[in-house]
Amino acid sequence: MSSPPATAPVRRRPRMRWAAALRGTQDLLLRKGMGVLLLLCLLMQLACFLAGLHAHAQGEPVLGWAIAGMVPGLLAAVLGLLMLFHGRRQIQRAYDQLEEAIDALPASVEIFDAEDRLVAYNRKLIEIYPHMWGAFDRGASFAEMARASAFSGGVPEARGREEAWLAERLAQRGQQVEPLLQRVHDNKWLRIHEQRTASGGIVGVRMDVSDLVQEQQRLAASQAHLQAVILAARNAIITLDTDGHMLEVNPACEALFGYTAGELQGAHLSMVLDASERGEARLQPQLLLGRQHEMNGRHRGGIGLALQLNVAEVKTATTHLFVCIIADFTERKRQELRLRHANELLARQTTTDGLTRVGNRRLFDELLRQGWQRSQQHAQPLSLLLLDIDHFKQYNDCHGHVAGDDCLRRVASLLQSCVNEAVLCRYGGEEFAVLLENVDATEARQVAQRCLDSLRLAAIPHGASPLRGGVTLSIGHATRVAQPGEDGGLLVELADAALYAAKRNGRARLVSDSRCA
Ligand SMILES: Nc1nc2c(ncn2[C@@H]2O[C@H](COP(=O)(O)OP(=O)(O)OP(=O)(O)O)[C@@H](O)[C@H]2O)c(=O)[nH]1
Repeated sequence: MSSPPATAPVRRRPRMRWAAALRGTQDLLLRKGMGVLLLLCLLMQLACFLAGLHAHAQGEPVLGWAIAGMVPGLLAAVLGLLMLFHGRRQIQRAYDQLEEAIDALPASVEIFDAEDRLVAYNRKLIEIYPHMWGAFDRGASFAEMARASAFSGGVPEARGREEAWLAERLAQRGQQVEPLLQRVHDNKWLRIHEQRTASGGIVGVRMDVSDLVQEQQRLAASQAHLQAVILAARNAIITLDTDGHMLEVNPACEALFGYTAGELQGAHLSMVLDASERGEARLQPQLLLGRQHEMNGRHRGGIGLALQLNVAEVKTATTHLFVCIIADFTERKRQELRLRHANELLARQTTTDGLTRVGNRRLFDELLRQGWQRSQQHAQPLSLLLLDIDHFKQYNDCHGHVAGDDCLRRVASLLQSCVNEAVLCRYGGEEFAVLLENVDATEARQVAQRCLDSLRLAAIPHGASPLRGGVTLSIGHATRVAQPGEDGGLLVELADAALYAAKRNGRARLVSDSRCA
């Protein structure tokens, strides 16, 4: 028999009805023992009676038979009592074992009769409701016990509305399809199963599910926290199934792509992201795992988006999905592009001649440095043409400075078309220069000749030139493979000397450095 808690007064609990079956066995044994005993008594008394009759007929005394017949009867009675005693002990042992087992259950068990009065309960019920110890009397009504529990503060949800709570509780009593979840003292939670029996009573089982409920509460709090983060996130967050169909999207995602959540849910990720640049017909989330991807996307209105994509996999025993976080860096990319263009413009401006739009002296110096270096590294020829307009002072004097500027622009344009991919630079005043990398002397002379011819064909009028046929050029040419210990200035000196020779020899001509083959 289980003992009550140390703090509670010692009371004997009502006998349990579940021993009724054992009691039936006890009755059976009792009836059998008594029956056997009675039969023996009857047989012995019949034998004594017959023997007594026979003795009486023979004129013998009958008292001895009467006494003799009582002895086996007494023995049978003693045997019957022993059987009864033994049977009762066995039944008591079985009853105690059953009660111990029910007391050892982790759940409380309580049985009410058809009038909803307490018939039996186990120790766990007292542990769950220690403040109700005195109320668990056999025959106590459920309604009274529930009332006592509510008004003694044992049911937090009933506080301040005890009568209403009691009415609801009694209305539900024995009707619930689902188990009832009830909070009791010390923030404990019970799951209460109540089942009607065939005889109209109620069997109740109360399980302490505090751990489970607290875990659920923690989980719910964590989910609420996560949900708040997702809702407030500035990045688009999408959950995807394994094929890439969108399951859930956050408000940032709706704003980014211009679709409502309802329109996006069920659609494939490829609806908003461009799979073609990855060479895929449809984006597969599995293939996006592992690193950040930069991809183009589309707003509903057709505006292109520059996006950064990170995908994570969620795989549990029951779930397999992907979470996709998308950052929009369209504006940043636009700014980067604007900045790059501005830098390129600035770079062009610092290396472009303001008047003629060809390269300036700074660019020429840099190209010479690089070209000379490459010539030395690869032992390749580097050719330089210095092109100077003849009698340009007279041109200015004759046509004016503004016309002189126009003339410089026109000559620059003609020369640029003659040097193909090479960069034409304004070396200074009315002098231009062009570097021809990996171009030998013969080819360089051909380029120079094209320049002379082009200018001659253009026939730009020069009202004050002593030479006939309009504006002309003098070209000095030098070609050299850079040698260790030399610098690019040497090439300029050689070309300049050749130019000087061209001027001296009558202008409107090409003179090559004498060391050119
Ligand atoms: N209009 C204009 N004239 C320029 C510019 N830069 C230099 N000049 C002129 O170019 C002329 C160069 O004169 P010179 O160095 O004597 O050479 P040249 O008259 O061409 O004679 P040769 O070179 O010996 O044939 C000068 O009169 C400069 O003022 C410019 O940007 N615009």
